[in-house]
Amino acid sequence: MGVKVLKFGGSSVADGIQLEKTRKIIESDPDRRYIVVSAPGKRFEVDNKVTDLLYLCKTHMDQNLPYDQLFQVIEDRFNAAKMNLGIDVDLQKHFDVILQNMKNGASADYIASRGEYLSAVLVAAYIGYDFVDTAGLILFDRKGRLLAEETNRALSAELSKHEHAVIPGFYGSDRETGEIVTFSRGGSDITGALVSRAVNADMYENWTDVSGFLMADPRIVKDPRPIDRISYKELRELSYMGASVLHEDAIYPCRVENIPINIRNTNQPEDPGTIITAEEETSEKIVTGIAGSRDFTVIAIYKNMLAAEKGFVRRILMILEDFDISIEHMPTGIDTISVVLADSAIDGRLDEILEEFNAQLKPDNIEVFEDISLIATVGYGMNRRAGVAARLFTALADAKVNIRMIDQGSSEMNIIVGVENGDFENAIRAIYAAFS
Ligand SMILES: Nc1ncnc2c1ncn2[C@@H]1O[C@H](COP(=O)(O)OP(=O)(O)O)[C@@H](O)[C@H]1O
Ligand SMILES: N[C@@H](CC(=O)OP(=O)(O)O)C(=O)O
Repeated sequence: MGVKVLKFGGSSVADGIQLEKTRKIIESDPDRRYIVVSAPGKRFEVDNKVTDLLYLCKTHMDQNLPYDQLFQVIEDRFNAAKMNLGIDVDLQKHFDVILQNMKNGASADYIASRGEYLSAVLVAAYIGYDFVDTAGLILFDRKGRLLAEETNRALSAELSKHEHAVIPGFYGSDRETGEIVTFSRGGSDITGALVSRAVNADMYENWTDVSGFLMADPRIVKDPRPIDRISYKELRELSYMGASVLHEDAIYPCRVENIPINIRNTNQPEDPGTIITAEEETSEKIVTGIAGSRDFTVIAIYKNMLAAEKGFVRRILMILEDFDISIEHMPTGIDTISVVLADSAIDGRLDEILEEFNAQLKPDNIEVFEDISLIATVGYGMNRRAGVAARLFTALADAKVNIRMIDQGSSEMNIIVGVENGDFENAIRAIYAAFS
């Protein structure tokens, strides 16, 4: 018998109807033995994700506002699914513990994690698999960094005792204090990958609401072409740049064990979806996918004879390290260095950063471009062809998009352009049209 790990995203466990589809998928293949679930997501466009409601409870708690009614909405969602499916499980005792912990000032991570916890309790009872909590198995250090090897050992030892299990996504615990720690948003994908590695799965199936990875975000490009096969490396670039289907940190645990990832659609289980493996695509295709994110700032630092000045880059990095900021990109010219920073990392401290740059780097000039979006055009085929960059820039020029920054990764399978936030969608459509 083989082993498959399945992760069902929020859209796949959003309500009773979705849970029924989930159960059918699991039961249709005996290899589908380890199931990772997210918290219930949106049932319709203007609905709330349970995780967002839980974070809102925490905000209310911190501001001494009532949160009982908000938590009641969450209870109602779980109870409705339980009733609709006739599941025999006592959820009330779990709600009571969570509410009590909230009254005692529980952390944001603990509260946010309860969506996945309750979801896994419910699904385990529904399909008759064991419930295996990840607290004490997925381990983090004091700085909230995943302890990958310890986690692998702990998960592997525990799961070997269970032939079938439902496992909550998104969280684990601090190795020393035992407190709950969550991954960043979308992190249930990482749990699925860690479980896949721990049980040495033959396949990691990631079930969502699209039939695989598409060449571009379907909310921006109408009916983008699906990607049948993609390499871990290409996918990581796309995920990191904003293609939200799979969390970028979900790739490493599968890559080390060479476990293929299959992105599938819970609403259309017959579709084959996208297969992600180590193999580099050798087809004629030039571009595999396009992805991007909004809200970056580019700081361009000009200094005559900069290339000859030793330690300049190191000083830039040290200043940013003091602000605890990591750089997204760093395009360089002879007398210019630009740093591209996420606005979320700058966190309102732009003036302070510029002050430090001026004081410590003594530049001739500094220019700042705010409200920038980054768009990555990714594909192995790009380094085998001449004229790819020209085609991309012509497409953007024809669409009247002003390019504020260009960076080509050293792997040459990725060209990143910075455009104004207002041009973001237009630019993605133009690039898609040029390469699809
Ligand atoms: N390149 C892409 N291909 C497919 N979907 C994409 C892409 N970029 C963004 N998306 C969005 O990602 C969504 C799936 O991810 P997510 O919302 O995290 O699902 P889940 O709740 O199943 O984890 C899709 O509904 C789609 O809107
Ligand atoms: N529920 C968490 C974790 C997660 O991975 O969710 P989803 O699979 O619905 O993206 C979040 O909303 O971030």
